[in-house]
Amino acid sequence: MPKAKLTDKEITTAIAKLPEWKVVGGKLNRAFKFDSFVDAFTFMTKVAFAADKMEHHPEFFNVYNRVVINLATHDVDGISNLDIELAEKINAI
Ligand SMILES: C[C@H](O)[C@H](O)[C@H]1CNC2=NC(N)=NC(=O)C2=N1
Repeated sequence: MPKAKLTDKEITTAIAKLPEWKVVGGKLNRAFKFDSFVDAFTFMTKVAFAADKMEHHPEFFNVYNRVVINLATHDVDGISNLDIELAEKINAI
């Protein structure tokens, strides 16, 4: 799928269906907390495989049982349809 930079209005519309996600520093952001480091890392591994299949890759920040994910598209210098698609896939994991 081609990458298209979303307008602020399009982001607002898309985010309405992804209430766990917000825009922080121009990126889609969500924080997760798990019971253990292994649970957190298992989740990150699942996200990594889903992302690689899309050829669209997240930013991960992990400390012990916490994971923060930021999604942006460097090719368009903003948030694209692929970030929305990946956020939906992450929500399903
Ligand atoms: C060539 C390759 O498909 C591109 O560089 C992809 C890889 N993964 C990517 N991931 C993200 N998050 N943004 C991109 O612009 C991007 N580009």
